[in-house]
Amino acid sequence: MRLVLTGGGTGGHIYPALAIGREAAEREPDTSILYIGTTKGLESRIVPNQGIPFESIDITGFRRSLSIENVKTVMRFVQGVRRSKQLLREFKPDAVVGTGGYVCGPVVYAASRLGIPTLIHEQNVVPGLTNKFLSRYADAVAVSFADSLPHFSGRRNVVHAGNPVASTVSKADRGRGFRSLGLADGTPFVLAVGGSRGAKALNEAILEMLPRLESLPNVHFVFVTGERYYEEALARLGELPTKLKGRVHALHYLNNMPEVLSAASLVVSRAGASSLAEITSLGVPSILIPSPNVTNNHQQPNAESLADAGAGVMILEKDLNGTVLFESVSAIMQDTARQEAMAAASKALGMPLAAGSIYEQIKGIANK
Ligand SMILES: CC(=O)N[C@H]1[C@@H](OP(=O)(O)OP(=O)(O)OC[C@H]2O[C@@H](n3ccc(=O)[nH]c3=O)[C@H](O)[C@@H]2O)O[C@H](CO)[C@@H](O)[C@@H]1O
Repeated sequence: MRLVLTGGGTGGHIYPALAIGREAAEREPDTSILYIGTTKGLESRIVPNQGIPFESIDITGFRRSLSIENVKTVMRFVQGVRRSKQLLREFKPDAVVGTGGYVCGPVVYAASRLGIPTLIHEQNVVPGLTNKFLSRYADAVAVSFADSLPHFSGRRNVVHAGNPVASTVSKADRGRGFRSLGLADGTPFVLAVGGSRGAKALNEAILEMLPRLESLPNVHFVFVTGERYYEEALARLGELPTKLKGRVHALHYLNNMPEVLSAASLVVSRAGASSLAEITSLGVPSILIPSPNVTNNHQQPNAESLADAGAGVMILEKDLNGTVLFESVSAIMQDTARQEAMAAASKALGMPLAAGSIYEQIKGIANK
């Protein structure tokens, strides 16, 4: 299969595209992939690093307020469509897959004008501006959450397929997760992580609650601070009573997230799409604090989706402090039945076969 992938800006759009590409290459070893992104997005570094051919177009996103920049954006969109058509005519793909971010706009639109089958993938409950626009032209739409379906009503071939990053973690080695933390197999621990860059408000609440771990004997706490908050967090952790220090493990970043996540009894996390796909793929109970600093507060509906299913508890950042967080953590960690019910609800939401389902959907439109 010849496949064009496009999507970018943040890892949240890029990794699903790469997971789809990997699935296609596994199923059909002669698969050829071309990734189209922007030179400014993270994709321009991540994609070539993985040895995948990369071409770029020049495009910016719309401002939400009226501005002269929007006129320039329209002009860039038109130019982007022209350049995309050129790249698509040269590469001759069987299908074009867009995973969101404004770079997808001209590429998927150009493909539909050229009659090339197109699929878009949406990671969040509430679709982004680009995917909403493109859904009118796409031959198929894959969504990560069932709650997204009403946003695409009337569109063609809309399937609740899950997020393909879920497929990349599903075979994680739990034992290695414990060993990498220096913990005995089966040690109960809470993993707290504020997204890939850390989250100040979350860290603050964690630092405030940690002294109270004293009333949760045997429970360990793995605290992923984010690079820029690590030193400060370490200094504050130095003030903890000695008997607690051995139960708190601070790290600036986890390179083996799937292994550690699969070993965790409970995760305290932001509600980014990749994190939630990984959490549910592995069936881990969660306490979710959606980031209020993202476009249209889109993490909140993501978190609500898990909370409504009983897989997680949502705490809004405005209500967050050490006491609220500790009460929520200890209520779950002291109640095995509740922990098991949450884990089962989380697992039930998980879609570890997402990449395969999306591949089948692509084959379906490509063969028509
Ligand atoms: C801050 C932001 O704008 N996030 C958005 C971005 O998230 P994106 O999906 O990139 O980010 P998430 O916050 O969900 O995921 C972070 C990723 O980093 C990994 N990780 C994190 C910490 C660590 O120590 N080690 C590690 O490997 C996680 O396992 C996960 O794969 O795009 C998504 C899809 O549009 C949105 O839902 C998110 O709101």
